[in-house]
Amino acid sequence: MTYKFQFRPYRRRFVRSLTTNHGKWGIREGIILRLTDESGKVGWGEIAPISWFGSETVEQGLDFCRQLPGEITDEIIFSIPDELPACQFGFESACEMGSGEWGVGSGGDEGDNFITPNFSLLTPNSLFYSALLSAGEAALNQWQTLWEQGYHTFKWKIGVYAITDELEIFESLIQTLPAFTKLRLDANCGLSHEEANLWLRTCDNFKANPELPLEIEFIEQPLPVEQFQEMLELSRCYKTAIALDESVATLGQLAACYQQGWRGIFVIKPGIVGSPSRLRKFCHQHKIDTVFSSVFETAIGRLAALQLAAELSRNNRAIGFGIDHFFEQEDTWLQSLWNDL
Ligand SMILES: O=C(O)CCC(=O)C1=CC=C[C@@H](O)[C@@H]1C(=O)O
Ligand SMILES: [Mg+2]
Repeated sequence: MTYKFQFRPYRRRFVRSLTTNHGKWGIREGIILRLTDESGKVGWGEIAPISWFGSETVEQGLDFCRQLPGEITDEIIFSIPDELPACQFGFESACEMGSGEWGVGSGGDEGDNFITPNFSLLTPNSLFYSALLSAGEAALNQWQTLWEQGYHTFKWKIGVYAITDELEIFESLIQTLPAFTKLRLDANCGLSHEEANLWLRTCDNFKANPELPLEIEFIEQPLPVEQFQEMLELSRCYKTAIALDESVATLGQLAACYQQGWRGIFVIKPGIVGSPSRLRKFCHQHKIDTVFSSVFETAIGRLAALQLAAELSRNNRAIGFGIDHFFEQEDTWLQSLWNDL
């Protein structure tokens, strides 16, 4: 198949910047792709890298797009190198969307200048969402509104402030969160081995207390990527689950951690993991325990990611896409990128 290829870079400021152990993130940059096939069907895709997680940079994605001809083929798309996982995701999902494989999204004709993602088809009962709580004590004032919006799973960033302060806030959080809430703790590689043991011991002690019917679902990426063996060892010492995120950011890393014995939770960020078709193959073959997670992409990338989450989520784990409060309404903004068409 041959496609007419067009792309537009974008920059979007978060409504509220995100602070993690990696630092402060205030602006999401990425690239929107538009593929028009020979029958005029339009497919949209998005390249939304997170280079500090191990994907390519936005600049590398732009360089790749710029060196492509105005007409590209399936062969070009399915031979995008593994060093460009966000490009693999963006181009492949644009093909899938344009071919109408998902039964949602654009798949429209040439005149269909813009996709109006129909998320409802993807999220009736099959998926539910986790909401992200800011690092530090701000979380204590955020969860209530989100709970009232229907979120019952929350992810709180740790490894940002002093552990003594975060443990104190944690105690307040678990005392106030409603029963049967699920709480995830995401350290973004930011704990020392000693701190990881302290957090896991604290969570295990909490789990042993039947008075508090709240579930600590997992601690995400407690240690740096280089300390895989230590995390594998920790996963065998505590009841509280550990989820790998930065360690399994790309398909190559995912396969390597599995091959080295990881059978815990895998956080999958479709936007940066790489080829959707190869991800499907891996997940179907190995039946891994997955949590799907956003890369703070636009509605275009999110639709493609939710499609994969709907297909590949296991164990009823909420997906980390509850971030609408991060961005203003985006339909008109996204459309404005293509006003020159
Ligand atoms: O997974 C979620 O619940 C929301 C997305 C999220 O937490 C992240 C998205 C992108 C980069 C990171 O800062 C962060 C993460 O570490 O998972
Ligand atoms: Mg994470």
